[in-house]
Amino acid sequence: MTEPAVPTTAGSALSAELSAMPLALTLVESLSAAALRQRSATLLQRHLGLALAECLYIDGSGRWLGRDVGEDQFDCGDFHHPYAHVIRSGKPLLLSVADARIRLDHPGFQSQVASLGASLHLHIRPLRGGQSGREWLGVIVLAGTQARLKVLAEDPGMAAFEGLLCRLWTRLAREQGERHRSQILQDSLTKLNDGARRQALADRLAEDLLGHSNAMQALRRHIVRAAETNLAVLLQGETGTGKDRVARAMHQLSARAEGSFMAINCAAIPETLLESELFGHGKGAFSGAEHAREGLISQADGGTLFLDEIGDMPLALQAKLLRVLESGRYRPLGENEERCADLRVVAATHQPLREQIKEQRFRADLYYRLGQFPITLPPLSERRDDIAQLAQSFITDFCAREGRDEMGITPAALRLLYRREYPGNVRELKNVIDYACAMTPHDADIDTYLLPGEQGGFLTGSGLEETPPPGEDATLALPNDIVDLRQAMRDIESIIIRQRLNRFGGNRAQTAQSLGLPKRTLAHKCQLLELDIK
Ligand SMILES: Nc1ncnc2c1ncn2[C@@H]1O[C@H](COP(=O)(O)OP(=O)(O)OP(=O)(O)O)[C@@H](O)[C@H]1O
Repeated sequence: MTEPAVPTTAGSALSAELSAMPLALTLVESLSAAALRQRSATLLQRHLGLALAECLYIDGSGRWLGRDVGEDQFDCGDFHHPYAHVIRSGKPLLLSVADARIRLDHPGFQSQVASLGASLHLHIRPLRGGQSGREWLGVIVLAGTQARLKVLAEDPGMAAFEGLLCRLWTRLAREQGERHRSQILQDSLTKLNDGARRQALADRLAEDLLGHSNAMQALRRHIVRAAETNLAVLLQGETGTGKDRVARAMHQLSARAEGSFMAINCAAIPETLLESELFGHGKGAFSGAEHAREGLISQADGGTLFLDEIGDMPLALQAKLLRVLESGRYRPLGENEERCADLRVVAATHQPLREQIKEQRFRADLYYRLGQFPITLPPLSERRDDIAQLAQSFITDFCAREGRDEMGITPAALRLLYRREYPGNVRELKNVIDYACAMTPHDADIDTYLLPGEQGGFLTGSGLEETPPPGEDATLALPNDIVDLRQAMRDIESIIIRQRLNRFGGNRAQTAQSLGLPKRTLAHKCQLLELDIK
């Protein structure tokens, strides 16, 4: 069977159309809208012999036209360049370069046409796409002879090229937008997950590092962040604020949790021993070294080394520690070979290291190396809201440890705890509670008169001094800083009644009689003052 004959003219038109296919393919293969614009411009310039061809795009806000080459932006409302006119009218514009140079003085536009001959013309065409064909994409600017540009403006091939360009551009822009949006969503989900995961870890920490105060919540968040890294951590805070506890918690949270946590108190070990404790020693390294011994650095390999009271480390050892931190290398005493250790160092101090640096007792370089992630622990006086929770937890611990029935604490005693000064911070609170627990009779709650004082006697935090070993007469020293008279009177009344109750073994009838009160009045006062001694 023979193929039907194709008329020659139709044949040449078809082959002309087919010859455009590679151009179309080049555009179709563009992976981004920017690549498509640049390919289109290059094809037009090369195939049509134009002096300039460039696509400018309208940015997401619709306010600017941008260029893929260079940083220039053209404000769509600024009529000192021709693009604003095209966008405003939605129609193509033909103008001479000479004219444009004189009338349109936008610096970006001027530099764009600077290299063009004055006899050439510019043809600027709006580019729109989308389903309605009305969505603004940008403009295309062509430069060439006036005659060439006029022919092009009427050329169906050019119209087809422009149509393809706009369709592909619309599609790529959509895909890009979707990719961008899904990336943003992905990023924010990741952030959310990170945030939620970190919060969950911080909440878990709250079981060990008690405290609802803002300061403690912030501290726990810092610990979680620090635990994610391998940075050296410097814990600074007054004695008893929980530095040791924080260091252990950080190790547990970190990727090194499976490794060992080795701790040393640099102030508690004689200088001469500290080095061999840390670095270890070979056999016969010094007199008495009958066996080789691993140091803490080696034992902490893969884990965490906690250097407590780092401010007390001798200067000579500070230099050696710095070397370990910087190179991971160290040499045990009396050995020739260097060893490597992969450890994270957490150091702690209650001393003002900056002062020590000024006095040349601490190396500045070590200070900065140790403090890659500095954390300051708040004193208890700055987070009094945590006192009740801490006290309750210490009572529970005491009862569990000593096999006692759970006991409570009276609101009055809590108030005193709340007002007390705590130079020894949480450790001091714990000691106060342990003492009070030990002194509290079975089936009773911790009460004010059972709280130990600070000066060897019995001093309550309100400043009301109560010096009665239970059963003896009270002497009250009134503080100078009473700010709430009614509360102070209640406290005094509470102390007197409590002591008297105590003296009479809790017998309310005798207590009432000794105080010249009817029994019923005393019972009422006990209720008001929340005195629960039977
Ligand atoms: N947030 C807390 N929650 C529960 N217990 C705490 C908390 N902070 C501290 N403690 C307890 O207080 C006591 C002192 O804490 P720790 O030894 O960690 O303090 P420190 O700052 O290292 O003290 P020092 O500087 O004297 O070495 C410990 O019994 C510890 O368990």
